[in-house]
Amino acid sequence: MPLILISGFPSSGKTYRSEQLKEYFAQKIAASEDARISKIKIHHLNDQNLGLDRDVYGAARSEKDARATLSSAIKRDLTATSIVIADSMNYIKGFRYQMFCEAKAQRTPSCVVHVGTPADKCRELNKKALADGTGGYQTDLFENLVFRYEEPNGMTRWDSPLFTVPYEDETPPLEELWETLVGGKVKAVKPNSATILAPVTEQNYLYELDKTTSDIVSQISSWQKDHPGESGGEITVPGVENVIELPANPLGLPQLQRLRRQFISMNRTHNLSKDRIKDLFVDYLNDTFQAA
Ligand SMILES: Nc1ncnc2c1ncn2[C@@H]1O[C@H](COP(=O)(O)OP(=O)(O)OP(=O)(O)O)[C@@H](O)[C@H]1O
Repeated sequence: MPLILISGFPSSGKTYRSEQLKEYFAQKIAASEDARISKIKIHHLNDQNLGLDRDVYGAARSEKDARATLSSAIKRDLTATSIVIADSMNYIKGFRYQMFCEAKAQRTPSCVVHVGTPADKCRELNKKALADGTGGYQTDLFENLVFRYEEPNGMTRWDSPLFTVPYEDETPPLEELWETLVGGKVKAVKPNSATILAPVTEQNYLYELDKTTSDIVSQISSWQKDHPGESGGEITVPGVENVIELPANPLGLPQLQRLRRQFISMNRTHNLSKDRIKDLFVDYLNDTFQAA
């Protein structure tokens, strides 16, 4: 059952919106006579109920651990009979991508609800929460988090469908969300070879993942060498339907290697077939270039 990734600035109202979603979904579940729906459980995950302090965002190391805690909780709770509301800033697009892959591997729909409260309003809510002791981040940390925030982009697969909720709106589009995720308006992600285990050993798989992505990176590098000063361009990878659409500025090798490492770490547990690795890596590169 679906994964709802909440995303928004600090103190933007993510918990406020999550509670509205939870309440509406709980009513729908209680009122349903469909056995498939009435057994759904809702899991609301946020820093508070995962035992994470706001200070974790003050250092890269503790923030990484906090993300790992959230990610394990999502993996644990995302089952065929549950709805998971991941009420956290979820501001790193790489993390949203990983959770999208997780939902896909579980053959369940996912979406992003962007709590679109503007930074100024969040600043005001944050100050108020600090003053009345109900929450809030220290000013430096708050500003830093706003600065680092990577806004969801509904054009990328991992941020879609994207529902943006303006501060003034009474509620998120509750019925639309329900219909989209549970009511069958959009079917669960079709299983494809990304979710079907290929008959290779793990060692082979990691080798293939490394080799296949490395070959593609080399292909991009040599294309750029052969086309100096050219802006954009398309590269066809043998056996892959989609072409690589290069961005306007040439890509440096360190940047390409970084993307390759990210892709490997996101997909090392999937066990995809060789052809599927090529397809997915090309899609991943295109999505990243487009979202940049
Ligand atoms: N759209 C809104 N209308 C009215 N009040 C709101 C709205 N959005 C947020 N608030 C209020 O602002 C305060 C902060 O909201 P909330 O705690 O939900 O933010 P948050 O994004 O979950 O914060 P954190 O980043 O600490 O997790 C709360 O008192 C909440 O009731």
